[in-house]
Amino acid sequence: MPTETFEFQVEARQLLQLMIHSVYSNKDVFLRELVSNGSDALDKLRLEKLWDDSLDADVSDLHIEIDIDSDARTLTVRDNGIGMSYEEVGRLIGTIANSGTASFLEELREAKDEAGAEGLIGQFGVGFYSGFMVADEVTLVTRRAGERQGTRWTSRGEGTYQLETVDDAPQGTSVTLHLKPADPENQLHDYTSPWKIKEIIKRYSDFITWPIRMVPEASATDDKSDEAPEPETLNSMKALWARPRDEVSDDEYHELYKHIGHDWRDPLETIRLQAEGTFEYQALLFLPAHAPHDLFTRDFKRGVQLYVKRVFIMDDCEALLPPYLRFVKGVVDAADLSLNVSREILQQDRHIEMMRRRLTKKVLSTVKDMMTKDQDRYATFWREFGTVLKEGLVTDSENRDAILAVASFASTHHDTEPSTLKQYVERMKDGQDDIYYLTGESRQSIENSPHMEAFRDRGIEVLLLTDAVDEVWADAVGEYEGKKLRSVAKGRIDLDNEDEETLEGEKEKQTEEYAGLLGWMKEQLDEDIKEVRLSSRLTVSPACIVSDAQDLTPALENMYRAMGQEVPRAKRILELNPDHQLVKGLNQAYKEREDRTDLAATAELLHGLAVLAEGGRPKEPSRFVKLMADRLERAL
Ligand SMILES: Nc1ncnc2c1ncn2[C@@H]1O[C@H](COP(=O)(O)OP(=O)(O)OP(=O)(O)O)[C@@H](O)[C@H]1O
Repeated sequence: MPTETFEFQVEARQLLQLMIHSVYSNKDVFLRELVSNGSDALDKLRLEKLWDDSLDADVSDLHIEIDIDSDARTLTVRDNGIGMSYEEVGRLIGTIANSGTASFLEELREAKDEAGAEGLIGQFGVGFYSGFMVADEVTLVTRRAGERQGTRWTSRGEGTYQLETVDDAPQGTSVTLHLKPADPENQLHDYTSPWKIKEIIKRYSDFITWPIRMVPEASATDDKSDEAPEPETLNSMKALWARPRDEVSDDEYHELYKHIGHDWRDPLETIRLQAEGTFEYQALLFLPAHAPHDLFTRDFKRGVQLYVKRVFIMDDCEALLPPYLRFVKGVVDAADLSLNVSREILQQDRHIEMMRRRLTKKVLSTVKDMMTKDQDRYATFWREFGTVLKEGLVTDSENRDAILAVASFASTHHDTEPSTLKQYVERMKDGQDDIYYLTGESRQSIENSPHMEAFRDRGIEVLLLTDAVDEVWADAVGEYEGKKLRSVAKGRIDLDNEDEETLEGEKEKQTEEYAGLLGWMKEQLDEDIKEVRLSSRLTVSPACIVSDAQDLTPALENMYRAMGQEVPRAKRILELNPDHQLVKGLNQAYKEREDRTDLAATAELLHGLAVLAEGGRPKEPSRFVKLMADRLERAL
């Protein structure tokens, strides 16, 4: 096949530009990325051979090799792992298969400082491309295990790459970097220097479980004999989770996290767990410091890596943690599982189930510790992962209390600082029995909602919940320490418990006074409203819409519909503020007039205004606008 030239996908080209012009100051990490890819390729080959013994591949000496040629100024990282087919090279190396890339690039452009840009880059698989930080040309030669023909990929990173088939490629992949001239001022070191390479491997890749060897350059040794110089193994290959805690530095843990978490940044927290007894395992888990972009996409890969006695078995082992902890990264090494264990078997295994429960509790107790010992770190954690953790309130009743204990919410108590439920309860006023909350799109829209008026007036704290999952969990959880969780937009709200008798009398009088209007309005709005009543939650607005305590709110109805479930549209309740001039005037007019055609339009408008005030839209917007314009015209 002749050499073919291809264009990089647009996003890939943009990322390459970033690499070439290097937004990332620490260029040494390119080697970590290439070694990390090599290590993954060795893991994959070992597993494939385990599943299919007939695969024509040599697995007797799996390793990574680094070759330096200082005359040619090249550095080659070679592995004898799984390799790639011609088609795979084009697909995996020429494109960026990440759904969030467009939004990522957008954010990257907006990132103000270099640290921000570095952090963002870390979330995307730009691993292989990082070679272009130190090289002006990269050549990759690869042959997939079991195939005869290999592929050569070459690029200068400038928009196009070349692909050609090669006949004599060894199994696995070699990546040759044609190094840029060293420029120590810009942290571009001389990567033909063996000690520099040794230092980088020691720092970033020591724990890699495969040998990383370097063959000394012939010119660099005094050995004048014809024998090939002995390769030196640069890494200790010790599994960090199997080493005593006090022998491992935080930096070493962090490097392991970066390798398995595909993140360039340090984790927020490292969690170790050792279980002995009938089913032994060691776990080393990490809480990342930032939520990945695709955390809420359907194909987000969740789960930690599973090893059996130091041998890598699978990535993304979803059986080990519940879905609401899908952001946790790490390694679990179990002593008593078969090397052939499959995902299906793991899902049903009793020991794995016990392990999952223990790991879940450990993660939650770590968050609790963070909350008591380091508020700032806890705040970062909750900001990044609170939304996903709240899913657990709905799906994991066993750990509901533990999740509630570490949850915090925006509240009217403070403009910026969130509150835990415990703190809310401690601040509750005398006589207040319930925990109040309101859901909505943003803090601002909730605070401006008419439902909040009476609460604001009386200084009663309300939790302001803005995540889609909030309505669901609040409904499912129902109460906290015997206090009901109540939406201020649902059911009857009666906040007046002082002077009860006088108030009761006053209310009765008002109800009598408005009885005719309420009944008549209910008839007028019958299609959408099941009751019209007087409100005790309004002080400024004329009207608001509320739901019955047991009804679904419109947001939940929409959510269920989006998930394809049939839900009938629930009729809602219109509440009127009997102290508002508009409502008083309407009542007066109702009583005085025989012909109420005009009043019917006012009733409709009042309903439309209440819908708008809660962020909804009137049923027939054009009719609403016409009626409104008509009224305004008359008021001129
Ligand atoms: N040495 C290799 N052997 C076999 N396949 C490789 C090798 N290097 C890269 N690949 C393939 O190319 C893909 C893209 O590699 P790249 O380094 O760009 O991203 P990644 O490894 O998926 O993500 P990250 O760099 O964040 O770990 C890999 O997922 C892998 O399938």
